[in-house]
Amino acid sequence: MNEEKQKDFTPIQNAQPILELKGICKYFGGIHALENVDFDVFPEEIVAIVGDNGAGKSTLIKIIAGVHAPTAGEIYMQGKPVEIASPIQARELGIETVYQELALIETRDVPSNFFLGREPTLGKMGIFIDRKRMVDETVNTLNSLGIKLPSLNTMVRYLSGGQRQSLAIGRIMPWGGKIIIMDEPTAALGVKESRKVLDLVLKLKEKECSVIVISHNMRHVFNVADRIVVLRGGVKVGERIKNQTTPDEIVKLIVGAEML
Ligand SMILES: Nc1ncnc2c1ncn2[C@@H]1O[C@H](COP(=O)(O)OP(=O)(O)OP(=O)(O)O)[C@@H](O)[C@H]1O
Repeated sequence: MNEEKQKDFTPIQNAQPILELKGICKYFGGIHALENVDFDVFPEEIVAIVGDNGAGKSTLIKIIAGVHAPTAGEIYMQGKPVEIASPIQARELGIETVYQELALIETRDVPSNFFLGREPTLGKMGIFIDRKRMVDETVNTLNSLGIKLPSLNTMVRYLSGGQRQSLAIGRIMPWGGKIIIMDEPTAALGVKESRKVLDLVLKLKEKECSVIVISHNMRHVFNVADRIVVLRGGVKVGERIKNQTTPDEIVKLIVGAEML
C-alpha cells in the first residue's frame, strides 16, 4: 500500500495527466520490485523518480518504456487505457527513452548516430543514404536545443561524456516523443557537463515535452524537477511538488524513518 494518502499533486490546475499508471505491481519471481504504485505525468512537466538502490526506479521506467510488462495494474495515456507491450509500441505512443548506456556507436560520426536505424534515403529505390539531409537535420536539431559539438565528423568515441549524453538526448527529438524518459542523465559527468545536460532537460520542457528522470543526485533533482516521486522497497512512499519540499525531506523519505 502507498504510505501516503493521495494529495493534490497536480502541477497545472485542472490538467489531465498525459500518462497515468494505476496500481502497478511488478514481480520477478519472489521479488516484489513494484507494489501497487500510482504514477502520473502531466503535460510539460519534469518528474524526478528518486530512491535508494533497488527501490524500483528502473523497473518503473522500463514498464513505461515497454521493456517490462507489469504483473498487475493499468496504464492510461490521455485518459485512454493502453498496453505498452514493447519499446516500439512505446515510441508509437510518443514515449522515448534515453538509457544510461546511451546506445551510441563509438566508431561512427555524429549524423550517423543521430539517425541510427532511421537513415533517410535518396530516390525511389531507397538504396543510397541521403547524407546531406542527415547533416542538415542533425545541425538544425542540435542548434534548436543549443547543443554544441566540436565537429559533426567527429567519431562519437572522441566526444566527452556530456557531449554524448546531449547527442543521445538530441537524437530522440525528430521522433516527436511527448514523454522523454532519462535514466541518470548526469551520472559520471563533471559539474559543467552536468549543468549543460540539465539545461537540455529544461529545454525539452520548453519544447512541450514531459520528462521523467531518474537521479541519485539531489542537487540535480532540485535543479530541474517540478515534482519528485520517492520509491522505497518497490513502494511509492512520497510525492512532493519541488517548491513545497526540501532535499532534507526527500532524503528522509528515501531512507525511511527507521534509518534516521
Ligand atoms: N530482470 C530482473 N530480474 C530479477 N529481479 C530484478 C530484475 N530487475 C530488477 N530486479 C529487482 O527488482 C528490484 C528493483 O530493481 P530496480 O533496478 O528497479 O531498482 P532501482 O531503484 O533502479 O535501483 P538502482 O538505483 O540500483 O538502479 C531489485 O530488488 C532488483 O534486484
